[in-house]
Amino acid sequence: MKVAIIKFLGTNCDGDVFHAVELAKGEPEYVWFTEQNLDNFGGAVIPGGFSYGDHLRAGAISSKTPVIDSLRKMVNDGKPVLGICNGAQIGLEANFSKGILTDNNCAHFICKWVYIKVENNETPFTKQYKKGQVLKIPIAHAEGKFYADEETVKEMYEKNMVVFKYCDAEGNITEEANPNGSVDNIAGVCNEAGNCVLLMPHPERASELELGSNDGLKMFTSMIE
Ligand SMILES: NC(=O)CC[C@H](N)C(=O)O
Repeated sequence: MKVAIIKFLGTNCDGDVFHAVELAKGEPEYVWFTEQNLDNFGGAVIPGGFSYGDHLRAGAISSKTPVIDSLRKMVNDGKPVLGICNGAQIGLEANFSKGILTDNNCAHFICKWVYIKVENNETPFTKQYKKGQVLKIPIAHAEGKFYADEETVKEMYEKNMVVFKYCDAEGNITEEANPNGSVDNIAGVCNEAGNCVLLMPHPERASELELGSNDGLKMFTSMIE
């Protein structure tokens, strides 16, 4: 499957995502933010980084570039679209799912290994995991706190739009395991149809044992499957 790796000015995880898609036996191809037609691709990944220097809000400027309309078409067509970290921020700024990502409670950048639990294994990115499976995966962000009001969060649970939650190594959802103050420990969400997943942790940085974990690789192999 041909996978578009979307690049904005300031994207910096594109090479790692390209490699992870190759490991998963997909056919990655870089696509710039100016592209207006993604019909030749089976899916897309929006990688992390600091697009446009995170000015205004992380992801805000990228969400107004030409490629977003073609990504929206892809999402509406039911093709798999994954937003990682800055990619998740861009996806939420473009309203591909509900809620927002804002400043971490600690008000600074955090880069560390965390654990997340698979809450929804019915998306194209999570179907090779078991529901409740705990993944070791790194985070690296300053604006990674997920927020939505109570009513929206309730609706998201009802529609199975909560995909990952921060937890401890045993899978307990605790306040200590929440690195950034996200509502309800939410680390990743999806759209109602489930084909667009947006998460703050970096699966591509956990795609080979040499990196410290390969728990993230299945997001890419699930996508290609
Ligand atoms: N690793 C990344 O994608 C960085 C995310 C984002 N620019 C932030 O710091 O919030």
